[in-house]
Amino acid sequence: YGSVSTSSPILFCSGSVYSSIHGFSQEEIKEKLLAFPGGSIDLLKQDSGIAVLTINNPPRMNAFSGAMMVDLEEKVTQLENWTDGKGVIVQGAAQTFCSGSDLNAVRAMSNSQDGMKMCMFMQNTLTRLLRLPLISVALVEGNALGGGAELTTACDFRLMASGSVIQFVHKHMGLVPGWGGAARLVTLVGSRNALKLLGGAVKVDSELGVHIGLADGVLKVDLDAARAETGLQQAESWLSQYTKGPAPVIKAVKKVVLSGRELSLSDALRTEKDIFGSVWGGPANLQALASKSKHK
Ligand SMILES: CCC(=O)SCCNC(=O)CCNC(=O)[C@H](O)C(C)(C)COP(=O)(O)OP(=O)(O)OC[C@H]1O[C@@H](n2cnc3c(N)ncnc32)[C@H](O)[C@@H]1OP(=O)(O)O
Repeated sequence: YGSVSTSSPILFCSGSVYSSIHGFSQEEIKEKLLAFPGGSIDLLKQDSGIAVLTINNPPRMNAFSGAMMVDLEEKVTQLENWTDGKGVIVQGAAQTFCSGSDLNAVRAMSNSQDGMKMCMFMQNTLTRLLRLPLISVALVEGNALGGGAELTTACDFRLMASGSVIQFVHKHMGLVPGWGGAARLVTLVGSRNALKLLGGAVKVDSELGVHIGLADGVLKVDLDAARAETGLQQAESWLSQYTKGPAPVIKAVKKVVLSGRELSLSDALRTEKDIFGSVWGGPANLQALASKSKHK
């Protein structure tokens, strides 16, 4: 019960896209990124099985310094190894989400070799984030711009506060997404909507986000401040609808959906069979059978 021997090691063993076989050295780019300090990525693993990952660099509207990129990779590794985990909420500190790459680091790394390596590093990390065996939610308050917008697409779901904006501002910067955000956006909203959002650098508010299927919900505003739940509390209660139950079963749910999303049908079917085998006859299954449960 738990360890899954699947026929698709790419999803569950090494979720990365680039490795030494692509001439990519993770350690080499890490060293370069660490030359750009500032901010942090904070991880709080809770007894509920829901972790909170906070992008924390408020003086720069939570822009990603190089050190934060390295920190994110380390926190994703910790989440990959979290046996009791079921879900993760990604939020920004101080009521705003993330304003993308730290433009000071971008200016200093403007040769295209380093830019490409940074992009490969972030693609690896964000792909691993999306492939975690945890149900993930981006809690968007304030602005999610550029790489911040890309980060929201590396979660299974997005919840938006009213007044918040997701904007792929890349075109205004003479860029396109490079952290995997374009590929994921197409999967989420379809190629026509993706073309509109990228080509027009459209400001997606919560209403438009829900309309095109980018956002999965809008946080409530309670005018009675004493009773009002914070965005994080609302996101935790929204996510808990899907994380009730034992961790191995929730992880298995995420894995079957992930394989269906990413693999060919025949590979996905084989993987689903392996994952099924990992929960069949497990404690939750035996307990449910013994209790003759009715699903009324
Ligand atoms: C992967 C590709 C990318 O991600 S490229 C980066 C894309 N992002 C951007 O271009 C964001 C640029 N920033 C903005 O548009 C505005 O700062 C936003 C986020 C809308 C906030 O506006 P506003 O509320 O008026 O605050 P502000 O501009 O005074 O900013 C406060 C301090 O934060 C800084 N800041 C903001 N974003 C970044 C960033 N991406 N990199 C580095 N610093 C950033 C501002 O420069 C400002 O700093 P300071 O107070 O002037 O020292």
